[in-house]
Amino acid sequence: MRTQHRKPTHEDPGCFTIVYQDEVGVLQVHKDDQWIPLVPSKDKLVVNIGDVIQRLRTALRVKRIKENIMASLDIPTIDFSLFFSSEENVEGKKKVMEQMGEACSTYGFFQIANHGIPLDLLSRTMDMYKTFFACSDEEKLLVPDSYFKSTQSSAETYEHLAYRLSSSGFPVCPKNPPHFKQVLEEMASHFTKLGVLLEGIISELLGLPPDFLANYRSDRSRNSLMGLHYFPATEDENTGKPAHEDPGCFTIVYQDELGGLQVQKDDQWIPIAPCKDKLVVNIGDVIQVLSNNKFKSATHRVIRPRELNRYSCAVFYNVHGDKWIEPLTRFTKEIGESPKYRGFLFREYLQLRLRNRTHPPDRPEDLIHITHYSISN
Ligand SMILES: O=C(O)CCC(=O)C(=O)O
Ligand SMILES: [Fe+2]
Repeated sequence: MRTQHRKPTHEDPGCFTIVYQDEVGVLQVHKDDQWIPLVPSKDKLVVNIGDVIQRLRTALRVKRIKENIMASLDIPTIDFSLFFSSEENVEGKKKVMEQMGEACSTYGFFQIANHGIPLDLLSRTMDMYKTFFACSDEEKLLVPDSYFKSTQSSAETYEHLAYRLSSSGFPVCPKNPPHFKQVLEEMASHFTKLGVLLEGIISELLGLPPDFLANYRSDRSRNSLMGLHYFPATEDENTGKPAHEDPGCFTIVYQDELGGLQVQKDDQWIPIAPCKDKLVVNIGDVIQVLSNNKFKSATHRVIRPRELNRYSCAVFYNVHGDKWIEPLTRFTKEIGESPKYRGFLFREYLQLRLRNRTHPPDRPEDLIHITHYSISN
């Protein structure tokens, strides 16, 4: 029988193309001298980069764009608009929550669209951090408790400014830009509300009362807001933040248009596409332990772009250092699972992580097991 070529080998001339193929699925892509068939799937679109984009910039930029497009397809994006609408729509919300549960257990990461934080506030915040980080070191060191700059010998090559989102306000703020405190207050108010919404959903997804995490994390003074500035990568070093997991409950990140945040899944690094109107959420170690591994505290890292400064801002939803962390009885006693961790004090866990920064374990994801081991033995 003669082979039928519906379309011979070609590249698309334009910027990029989106294809939806039927169940026969004859589309193939050429890679490393091999033809890879693209398996047809009713609920997926195929995206390919065209010649225009290919020629547009250096190979590095194209690689970044490609990675970002791949990422948009990989990390789930969850539309939160129903949670901010006056409409009841219980069924709709249930579906959104299911998507979030799936994302928390498979990736430990997801993006939120229509998150309710004004985009203008996010952009003012990024501008505010850029202005601050452009100040002289003397000026930056006037807020010593909040400002940190990585040293040359460290693997981390960034500076950050962190504030606790406590109700006591922000007594020591940089003078430049002058509206710093006002922006912090607005951010604190919006992100505290979004955190309450997320902790309610996470509680329900774990089969707990909706106010479980609200009570568990009743001391919200440990939540913190951080602005980060990553210095441009050098010829041979592009690590911004090495592979790590976040210790707290969950984190929300807003990254600038350069991207760079990557999450590890099945031994692969998946870049998280930057998007002006989306926030990235990731689960932290506390939720992984409480849920007895139902939800995953995924390993992630930041890669710095060459010749460009990269900025991001992150809100960490933490617990008080005195909190005892162990798998909840809901999983161990009620469902009868064997506990995956013995209990530990959150404060001790943080200290152990700090100590391990200079001598990290071979696999960063083992840290939580090492911690568990050293605290209970
Ligand atoms: O800068 C980012 O995009 C993420 C930072 C991060 O993972 C962290 O500070 O824990
Ligand atoms: Fe992180």
